[in-house]
Amino acid sequence: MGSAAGPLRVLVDMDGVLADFEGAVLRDFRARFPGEPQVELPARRGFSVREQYRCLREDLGAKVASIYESPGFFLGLDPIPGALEAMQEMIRMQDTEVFICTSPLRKYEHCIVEKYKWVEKHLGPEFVERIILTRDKTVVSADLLFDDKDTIRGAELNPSWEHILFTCCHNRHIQLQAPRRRLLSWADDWKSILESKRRQ
Ligand SMILES: O=c1ccn([C@@H]2O[C@H](COP(=O)(O)O)[C@@H](O)[C@H]2O)c(=O)[nH]1
Ligand SMILES: [Mg+2]
Repeated sequence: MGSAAGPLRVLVDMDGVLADFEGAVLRDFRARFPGEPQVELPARRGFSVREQYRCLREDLGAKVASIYESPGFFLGLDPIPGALEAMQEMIRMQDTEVFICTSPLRKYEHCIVEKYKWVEKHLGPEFVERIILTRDKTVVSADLLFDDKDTIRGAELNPSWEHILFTCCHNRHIQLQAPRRRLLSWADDWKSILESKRRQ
């Protein structure tokens, strides 16, 4: 892709990349179930927090899910450090189109409207126009996808985007096979990833 083929299109995931889902799950779980065992962030493994709590003890899976299914959870997420500044910079870059690409919960009642409100509150109305809500990111066409989920599968077996794994507590132990790439945080050099993609 690159300028000859039009603007560089970048998808940025929300939970774990722009909004601190994992930090809020642990904080709210501790507050609501103070006597229960918890998974500290350095001990998180695997994308599904529900599955890891379920392995700890069967009933804890539903308990942790009740945290992120509660009203106010998604709107109350803290921004990931540097994310808002990076997005504001990215949207102003020449020859660049940025979209927020996020998956709603199956229990979507609060999640969907709160994701929209979060974007409006923290990034402003121009980004609300740029929200793509989908449970299948493989069918969205773009050059890059920054996402904390280590494996992204869907109907399209060969997505157009290159997945840049955004480091999060649940994926930092994963050794990526070349040519897969990571962004360690928003303090890492995301601009050179965009530039490298423009040159391809
Ligand atoms: O254990 C979990 C962890 C996250 N979720 C939900 O999945 C999506 C993640 O969206 P991304 O766009 O891939 O960041 C989000 O709705 C989380 O709340 C989950 O269901 N179970
Ligand atoms: Mg995510």
